[in-house]
Amino acid sequence: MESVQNEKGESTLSESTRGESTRGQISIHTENIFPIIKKFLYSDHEIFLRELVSNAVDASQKLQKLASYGEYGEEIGELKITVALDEEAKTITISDRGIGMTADEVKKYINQIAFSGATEFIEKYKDKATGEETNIIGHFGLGFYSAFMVAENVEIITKSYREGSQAVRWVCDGSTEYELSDVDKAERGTDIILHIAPDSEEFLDKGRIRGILEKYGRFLPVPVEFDGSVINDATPIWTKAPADLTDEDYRTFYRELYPMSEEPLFWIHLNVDYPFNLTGVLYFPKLANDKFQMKREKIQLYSRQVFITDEVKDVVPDFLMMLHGVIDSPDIPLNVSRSFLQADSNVKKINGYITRKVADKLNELFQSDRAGFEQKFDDIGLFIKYGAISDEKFYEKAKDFALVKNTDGKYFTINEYREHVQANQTDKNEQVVLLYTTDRNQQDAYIDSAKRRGYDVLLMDTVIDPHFINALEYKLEKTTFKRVDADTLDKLIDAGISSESVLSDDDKARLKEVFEQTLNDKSLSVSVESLPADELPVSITMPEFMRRMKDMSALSGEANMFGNMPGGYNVAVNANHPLAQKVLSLDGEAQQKLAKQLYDLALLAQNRLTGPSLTAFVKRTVEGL
Ligand SMILES: Nc1ncnc2c1ncn2[C@@H]1O[C@H](COP(=O)(O)OP(=O)(O)OP(=O)(O)O)[C@@H](O)[C@H]1O
Repeated sequence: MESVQNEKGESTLSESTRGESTRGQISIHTENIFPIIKKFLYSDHEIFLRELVSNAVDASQKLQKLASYGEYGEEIGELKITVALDEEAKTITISDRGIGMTADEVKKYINQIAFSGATEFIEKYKDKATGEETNIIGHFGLGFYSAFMVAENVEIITKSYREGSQAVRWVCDGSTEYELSDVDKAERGTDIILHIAPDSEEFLDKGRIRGILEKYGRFLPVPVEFDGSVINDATPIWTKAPADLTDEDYRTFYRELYPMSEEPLFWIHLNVDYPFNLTGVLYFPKLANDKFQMKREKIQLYSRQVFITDEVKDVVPDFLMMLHGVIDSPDIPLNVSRSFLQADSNVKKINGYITRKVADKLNELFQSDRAGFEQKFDDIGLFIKYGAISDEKFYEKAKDFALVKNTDGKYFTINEYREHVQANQTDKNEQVVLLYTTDRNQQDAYIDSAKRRGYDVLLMDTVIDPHFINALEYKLEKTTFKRVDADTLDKLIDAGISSESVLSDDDKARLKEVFEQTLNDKSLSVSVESLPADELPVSITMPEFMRRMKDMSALSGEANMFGNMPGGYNVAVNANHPLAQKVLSLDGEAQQKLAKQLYDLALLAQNRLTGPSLTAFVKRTVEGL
């Protein structure tokens, strides 16, 4: 037997005929490819079954097509694929009743085409495949030759659908030699017999094979039988027309995909055939608002009903990963590396399409049933806000249905809300100031003050809200957000008018000094302000900017200059409050005691008075009563 190389050193074939059978050699100028396939695909050995069963599906569907074109006159009969395990003989056999192959087709498709695919793969990846990258390579469809990841010997027994075809048997032992001979086979179709290698005997296990078949083949379009039962649903709902489905069908399918999950809120049926092919159903799960956890349930990606992966990271935008369901597209190039996927223009189009569909669906729900939408908003708000923040195109649509809720539990769109407060909450620089609370219990005293002045307060108490606020400030013109305790009432929305002060400038300076001495804390900055007499005598505020910086560094866990900075609090003494004036009329210990008491009251109003300070406060109060 000779091996031949062409000028480029590419693999070519040589063959010689001895009696009935043909022996041949597949030759490449590098080493034997099978040990390399084995090594590189190590982490993903199980995909051999996906590849071989997919081939069987393809062969079956091709026959159906031919029949529908009138090119196959015989009875098709049942097109069931069977997977059989023989633990004794150490074989796994995949049989189909598809188009089969003639001897020439085996030479062409198995020896040449499939082989060159495998060779190309090795050439491309042999130098790159180290460590984690082997996983990526696992996504490269090696097709038929992936059989050699688990088998030391592979037989193909096949008979073409063409009239009068001679069945043939191809055998290859994992070296580069193959043998091709005529055999008897009654039925049309192909049996692939894998003689499992000693190091892959884990696959000679019913549970393991069933597990792999269920993972990749659950929704294959042709029935697949293993161990006496059909493992798949050949017509899952995404392959049907929405008009033929009921709500219950969608819910049932959801339960089938994610048996332990709560009912979904609603769903979108995707169906597009131009400029790319995509079908699927995406479900909106109930998301716990405060838990920004990544859900265990993931979107599953299929290619013509073959499960590919649930790592859809580059195929759908980040924020859409919170959805559940199925996407099926033969146009997503699954058998290539991640970086290619990111750059692929089809993937980008698919991304854009899904984003648009999701936004349109949400808009439709909002327009057709606002009350129902508001009811669901606590569950889908996280998702909508995340989308609006991270995707410009989504924001363009979402701004019409992303809602904000005020402390009275009323929902507004962003524009509605801005209009709602504009008259009352525009400052001297013509900025509309939107007030919010992040914790309605802790900030109740401030919410109360703001509302008494006729201001409205938004509830922004979920994890995504700080980011949502930043995004809105960036996008909306002349609009700022301030937490209710960011400043004293007059300055919170500074209309340029301040209340008259009852105290003289001298008195104010004295008052400031008393508080500074009493508190004796350099990180606090004390100011005396003229606030309405019915406001608290002392209030503690932190400027919006400072607070955001501190929150951010707390969130990131990194101590930056703001995180490290002690205090940052302003202590505002209300010059117009009778008790503040009383401080001035006292001296010595009595004066300090009252100042301290007023400061502690301010802390108490914020729920920040704890430990020994709280105990001392209670004692002092009891004594004074
Ligand atoms: N069960 C089968 N019945 C008929 N023909 C088959 C069968 N299995 C493989 N073939 C033929 O062998 C060819 C090569 O198969 P292989 O799986 O390597 O590549 P592929 O299916 O074309 O692409 P992929 O890399 O996506 O699997 C197929 O295109 C097909 O023509």
